[in-house]
Amino acid sequence: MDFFFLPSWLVVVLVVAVLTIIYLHYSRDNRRKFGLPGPTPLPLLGHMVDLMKNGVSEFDRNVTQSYGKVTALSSGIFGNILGDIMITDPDMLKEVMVKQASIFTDRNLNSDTQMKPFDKSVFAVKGEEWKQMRSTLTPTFSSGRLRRMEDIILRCANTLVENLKKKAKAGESFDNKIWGRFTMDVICATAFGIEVDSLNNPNHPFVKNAEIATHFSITDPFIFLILFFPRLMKKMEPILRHVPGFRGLLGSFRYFGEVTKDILEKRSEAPEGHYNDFMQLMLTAHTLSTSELSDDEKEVQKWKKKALTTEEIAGNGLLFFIAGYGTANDTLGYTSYLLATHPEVQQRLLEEIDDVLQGAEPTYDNVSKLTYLEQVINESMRLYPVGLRQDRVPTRDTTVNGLFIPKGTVVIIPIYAIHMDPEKYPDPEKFDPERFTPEAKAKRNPFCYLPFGMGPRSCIGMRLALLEMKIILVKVLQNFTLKTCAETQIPLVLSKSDAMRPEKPIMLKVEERNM
Ligand code: HEM
Repeated sequence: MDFFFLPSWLVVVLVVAVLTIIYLHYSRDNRRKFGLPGPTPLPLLGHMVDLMKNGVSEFDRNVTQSYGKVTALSSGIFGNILGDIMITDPDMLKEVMVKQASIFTDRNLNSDTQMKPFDKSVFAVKGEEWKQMRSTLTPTFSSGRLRRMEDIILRCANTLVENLKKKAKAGESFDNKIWGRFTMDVICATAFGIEVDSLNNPNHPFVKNAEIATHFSITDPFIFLILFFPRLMKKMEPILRHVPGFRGLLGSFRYFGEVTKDILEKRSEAPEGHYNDFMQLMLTAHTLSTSELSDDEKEVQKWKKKALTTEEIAGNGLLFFIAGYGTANDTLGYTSYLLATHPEVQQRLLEEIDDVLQGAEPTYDNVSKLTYLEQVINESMRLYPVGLRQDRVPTRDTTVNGLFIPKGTVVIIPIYAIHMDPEKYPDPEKFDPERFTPEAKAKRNPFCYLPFGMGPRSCIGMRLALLEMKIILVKVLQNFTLKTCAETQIPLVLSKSDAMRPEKPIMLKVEERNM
């Protein structure tokens, strides 16, 4: 046979290569390791090809629907980037996210590989360090402190309304980025105390850098390298800074780090009580207390606190920006699309707003009385949960409802797949705010709805996000009717490469209401 004419060293190399591939394939097949069902992984690549082909949200949904509520995943030679186990069973999620939260403290992120100053933010840090930071930061987002921010949010909302009036008069359509101008103004003002007016100053360095820091796609080769080879990329950071493509992202992170430090230096000279933003609150966060806490927050408050360093404040400033700007922008984009394409829902919402507010400006207190608005936002976040997939990693071996989970296992919580479960949400693609009436909610396990996550590691900015989204939606509906236009893509198609983003910009129009 020809085979035997190969030089013997090459035969040895080939045999070793084949055996290594077989070994890697079997040793990284988590179905065997955990004794769980799951899709068959490809040698070396695990499920990565499937993920790239279908996008994260559809991949998770297909796996859950085909293999059940607890499945094994494999990322082949890419370690556990895709996760090891995926759980949609609500009772097991309660264990992981709440009951055993002090074991499942970590995310599948290595803070040593994160870019500065993000590596020192509450999203990136782990274990005890995260517990202390989360406990310190929690009171800064209390309802009392947010109430004091309602005027700032209303000012930003009024700027957007003035701009929409011009669009309405000119009969011009606009895309979903317009909501980002509002959420950017809100986060700049509430986090950094800076009034940016991004609609009228689109070239403001904050606006430019924010767009670079938050709008990237996993198929972008630079992002791909950062995601798959974080350690190498971190080591090469000083060189990458000068490479086109990387320069933008790294530069924008550096920009926010520097701006934050600059702000903090100036703050040391300001009189006490002069500022009412997160930057200022973080300076004294370790001394803040609050009485308005949810059960999860009370739990978190039992953990030790610590004064935050300048690096940590800079990291969290950047994080609040990244976590707060794009998420609320995208959610408002989807909600406005759903209202424009469901005029009967928009009409009912308008009637509620007119009835309850009687033309008054939206405030922290009066928007909380708009129950149908809450239902609409909840249903919009069920269909389009922008934080579509989260994870938890246990810091020691543990058992969850009989399943042994060793330390370091990456447990995936596929939020989108959970929200699309036809058992919990019949006809899941349909937009139906009636799914969130108090009666309907009472019949469902709370772990079947997770747009902000759950437990001590859930979204710290949830109250701020809901407040700003409610205020702007009320202001917009008090002034306009949201309409589709010739360029609106109906039905909306989600992108496969950009996680939980529309394939095409969401184009809409507004018509001024006859008051
Ligand atoms: C519609 C808007 C938003 C959505 C849908 C959203 C969603 C999420 C989700 C799903 C998580 C992960 C939770 C988990 O792992 O259980 C998260 C974490 C986080 N979010 Fe949000 N978020 C939003 C707005 C905001 C805003 C406005 C801020 C801050 C200004 C913020 C700050 C954070 C932070 C700091 C974390 C990390 C918490 C930790 O690891 O301890 N988010 N968010």
